[in-house]
Amino acid sequence: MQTSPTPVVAVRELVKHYGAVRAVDGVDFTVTAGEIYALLGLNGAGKTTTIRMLLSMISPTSGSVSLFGEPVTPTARHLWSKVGYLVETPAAYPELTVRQNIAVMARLKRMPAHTVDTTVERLGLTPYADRRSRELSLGNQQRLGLAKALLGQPALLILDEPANGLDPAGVTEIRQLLKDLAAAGAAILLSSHILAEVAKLATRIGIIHHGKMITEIAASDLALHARRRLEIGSRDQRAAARILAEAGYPPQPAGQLLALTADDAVTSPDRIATVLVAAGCPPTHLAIREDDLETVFLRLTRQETHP
Ligand SMILES: Nc1ncnc2c1ncn2[C@@H]1O[C@H](COP(=O)(O)OP(=O)(O)OP(=O)(O)O)[C@@H](O)[C@H]1O
Repeated sequence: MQTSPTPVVAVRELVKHYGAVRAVDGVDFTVTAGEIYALLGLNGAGKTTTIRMLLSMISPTSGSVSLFGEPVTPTARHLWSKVGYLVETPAAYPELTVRQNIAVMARLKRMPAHTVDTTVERLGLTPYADRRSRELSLGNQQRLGLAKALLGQPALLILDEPANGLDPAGVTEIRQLLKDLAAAGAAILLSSHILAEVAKLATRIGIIHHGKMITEIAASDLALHARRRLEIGSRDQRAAARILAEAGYPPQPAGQLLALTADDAVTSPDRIATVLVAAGCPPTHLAIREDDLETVFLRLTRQETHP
């Protein structure tokens, strides 16, 4: 029998309360090597608090976190040599240049000096290498933060909102970089509130809402959660609605249009067109639409709020 590998991250019934605020309220998930796991949630959902507990920056009210099969405790310092992280606004020495900042981190991580230049280049920071970090744009500060997190090829990367401040080209570049690292075997845990970005990057998504994990989805299954509908327009919408209802397809209003969500309407729009034509009310618009990812996310979180 094959045994499954020990998860790189294992979070069990994690809770953090601040007085009456249930910032994290019983969260479970695991991340294995080679995975890009995204904690996806609206502002205030509990993502940063979860990440801070993972990194032992704050202690949980209850529950546990293990990294590489070992419990995270304030004294388990040896764990951090295998972890690169970036949480909230990246901190840098403001008077040091980009290269000097990376060199300081390289020395702390006992990395050979040549890794500094490779890292500067890898993160697209070569044109800014000799600028003081306080002069950097938000996007380049983020690149510097990522550069420091990536130094030493950590087996686990924990990144809170890694796309913060990056322009679209930067987002694409960093996405590829993270995918390459995961393909090389790193485990990556990140947080984001941008569903479209997460859909392009993550292999698995944990949706967190009001401190709870609502659902976990393989990124490849996101599309399965999108609902399809047939949109219908005609010169007389009221007549069209009546004809469709009489034919057993009661429509819903969709702005200026009517919408049908029944499976056979979506798979056979020609049947609906025939019904309308036969009743003397031919369609002027007939199109199949799919929920966008934001709609899917909002539906999943709303279900949790109003079951
Ligand atoms: N130190 C604290 N004291 C009191 N409440 C806190 C503290 N830190 C976080 N919270 C609250 O806990 C909840 C979760 O916050 P958290 O920062 O984890 O959310 P988030 O999902 O990371 O949101 P964002 O995307 O805005 O960063 C929020 O209601 C927040 O106000």
